[in-house]
Parts: sequence; structure tokens; C-alpha cells
Amino acid sequence: MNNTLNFEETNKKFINWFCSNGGTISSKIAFKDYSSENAGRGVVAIDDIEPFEVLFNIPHSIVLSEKTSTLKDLITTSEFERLGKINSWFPLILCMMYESQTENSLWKPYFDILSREFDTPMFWNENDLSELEGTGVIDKIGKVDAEKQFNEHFLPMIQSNPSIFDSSTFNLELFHCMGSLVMANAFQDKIRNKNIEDNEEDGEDGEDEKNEEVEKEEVTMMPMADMLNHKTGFNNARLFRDKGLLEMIAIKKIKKGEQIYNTYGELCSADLLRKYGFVDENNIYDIVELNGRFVVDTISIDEDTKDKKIEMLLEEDILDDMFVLDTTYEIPPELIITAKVMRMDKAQFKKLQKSEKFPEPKMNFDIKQSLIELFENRLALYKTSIKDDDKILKSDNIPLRLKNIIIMRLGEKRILQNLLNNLNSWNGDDEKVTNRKKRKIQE
Ligand SMILES: C[S@@+](CC[C@H](N)C(=O)[O-])C[C@H]1O[C@@H](n2cnc3c(N)ncnc32)[C@H](O)[C@@H]1O
Repeated sequence: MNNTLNFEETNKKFINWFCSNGGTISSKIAFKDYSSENAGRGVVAIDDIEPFEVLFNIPHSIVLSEKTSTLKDLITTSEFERLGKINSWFPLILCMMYESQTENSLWKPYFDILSREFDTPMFWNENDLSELEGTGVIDKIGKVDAEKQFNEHFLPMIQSNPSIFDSSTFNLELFHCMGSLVMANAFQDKIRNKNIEDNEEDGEDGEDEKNEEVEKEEVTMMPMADMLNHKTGFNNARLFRDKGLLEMIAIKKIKKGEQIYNTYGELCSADLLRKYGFVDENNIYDIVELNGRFVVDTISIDEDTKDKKIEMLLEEDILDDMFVLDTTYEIPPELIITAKVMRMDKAQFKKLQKSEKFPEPKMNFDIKQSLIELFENRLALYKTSIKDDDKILKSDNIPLRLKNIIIMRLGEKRILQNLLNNLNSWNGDDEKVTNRKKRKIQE
């Protein structure tokens, strides 16, 4: 935020709106401009706060969803349901597109405070995207798919309802903007349906129906709750929904001057970057993904039996699309079994086919070597080495976007490097390779 007056005025208008609609805010908190830390607007404690103190509460009437948006009076429930079946976010995105373009919308002061600038990979150019090579982000951006979804599912609805949607403003750009806001700000809940609870009370069974309802997702925008930033390991507030109340409550002592954080989840830096455009350094939730195809292609020793082995491993749910390595530095047992099977010669595999007894996930020297090769090949997929990245990070005036990418890809690479170090020093003493490091987290 580069204009202090605008920042203050927007905050004031938003808070007036929030309180005049029944919201309450503790006098111990305030908005603060964290743009010097590239974190936009956040919430700060302006007095010491004790655990369990209520920071603010949100009236249900200003929670924005397909149930509260005035768009519900203009399009049919079945149209919302159709969109919701394609993607649970779509009804909310459509409502946000509508409310953001409606001059007298109840949510105008809320839209005025919401950021319209996003630094997520969805908005990057080819050059920036190339820096993501080898990372888990590159295949998950979904820009092409989002455009396709807009053209297939939103555009026909917009074009056939010109009295509701002006097609010059209800365009792909607005869709991307509201989609990004939903991705960064919305709250997602699994909700239970009242009828089902009644059924249970009546002693009716309906197991299938019950499961279906528990799975139902509700996606909403919660004004004020989404003004809190996230920092891995520093979460000090949480949104509680109880007996019809939506309350943000301190979950630990917060000292005057400290920022108030709400967790967005146990997110690796790749997900933080993709969804929110920032990363956390030394993030204990970092992971690195090993594509299942890449694993079998790297480790397989016999072309003739390769496909049969893959088929068998898939059938037993041992081989997956992805193997995930994390900061516990444990090699997943399924990866060891996959490596052992892919390293079998014809006779050994024939025996396995007959007995259907898969090898134990215990380390041995043959597997140690193939896993070393696998992790080295995986590291080679990045366009830079750990050393290169460390050097770039130390250079002056590194652009923020590049800095974030490097922190993220270093998080991934360090997992691989730690695993390699553990493997290289493994001498057969223990069936496990890992020096399991305890993951420490404050929240
Ligand atoms: C739910 S909003 C939080 C309020 C937001 N800062 C604002 O100005 O509106 C989420 C967005 O805040 C920003 N954000 C949250 N935590 C951050 C952090 N630790 N560092 C940098 N940006 C952060 C990201 O842009 C993210 O997409």
C-alpha cells in the first residue's frame, strides 16, 4: 500500500461497515501496513492479549457465499448447483464477480479493502515460470484449465443473462481476479446437513447418504477473518465456529506489537507460493515430490518385465502417481518396495508373481545405490544447484519473486540432499536410513 491516507481511510470505512453490520472488534487489535515485509495488510496487537481472548466476531449476515449474495435472487439454485458440481469454488467466484461489480453491494467496503494485486505463478511470464523447472509447482498452476473452465461454464451463463452480467466487465480478467481472491482468502469447510442429523437421531441408517453429506464443502468469504496473515510456526489465533458464532480467538499469549497470524494450513512453500505468492523460509512442511513414472524409469533394470512389475505395484497401491518426501527425511516404505521390485531380475520377479509376497521395505546396499541415483537424478531436474541458489540468495537486490522461488526450490532440494547424505553414510547397521529429526512446530 503506497498511500498512507488511502490505507487508513479504507481501513476505517471497512471497520465502520463491519461494526455497523453487527461485527465486534477488540480494542486490543488494529490493522497494520506490512507492505515493507511484502505482506500487505495484517493485524497487530496494540495491547497484550491473553489466550482465549476474543479478537473479533463476524456476523453471519456478512459472510459472503452463494447463500447470502443477492445473485441468489437472480439466478436459479439449479444453476448454482450445476456450477458447484464442476468445482466447489465456482458458485462463490460467480457471486464475487457479481458483488464486486454491483455499486450498491452490501460488500462494497469489503471489496475495497481486498487486494487486487497477486503475485502468484498464475500471473507470471514465461521467464519467471522457467525458474520453477523441477519444482512441484509447475504442473499445478492450472492457468490453461482455468481459462477453459471460464469459457465453458461461465461465459455461456454471462452471455445468456445480459441484464445481470455485462459481458464487457464479466470477463476472463475478472474471473482470474476473483478466483485468486477465493484461493487466497476463502474459508473452506466440510459441513453436515441438518436433515442427516435428524435421520441419525431418528435412528435411520442411510450410511451412504451420511457419508455424502459429510463430504459437502462450503466455501465462503469471511470479512475480517481474512485480514490475518500466515507464518509457519507462528500461528497465534484461530477461527472458531460454535453455536452460530464466528469468533477469532487468541490461542496463545500475544504481546503488544506482535502480528496476529491465522494458519492457512500445514503448507509447503510450493503451495504457499502457488496459492498466495509468498513462501516461508525453513518451512518444516516442505515436501518434494517424486513422479512415480520417473521413479520406475530411473530404477528399472529389465525392460521385458517392467510393465508387468508396474501393473502389479499399482494394483497393490504400492506405486503411486507421486511419492512424497518430507522433512522427517524418512524414505517411504512404498518407495523401497518399488525400488526392490524394479531391481528384480526375471527369475526373482517370476517368484514374486507366483508367491505374491512383496519384499520387506528394508534397506540394503543394492537399493541404497539405486536410491542415491534416483535422488541425484531428481536433483538434476532443477536448472540450478543448491550452491547456485545459495549464491543468488546472497546477492544484493534480488527481485522478490526470484527470491521466493529460490527459497521454495531450496526447501525441496535440501530434502533430497539430506536424504542423499543419510544414504551415503548408511553402513547397514540399521534397517532404516533416517536420522529422524524431530519436526519442531510452535503451533
Ligand atoms: C488472507 S489474505 C491476508 C491479508 C492480506 N495481507 C491483505 O493485505 O489483504 C492472504 C494474502 O496475504 C498475503 N500474506 C499472508 N501472509 C503472508 C506472509 N507471511 N508473507 C507475505 N505475504 C503474506 C499474501 O498475499 C496472501 O495471498
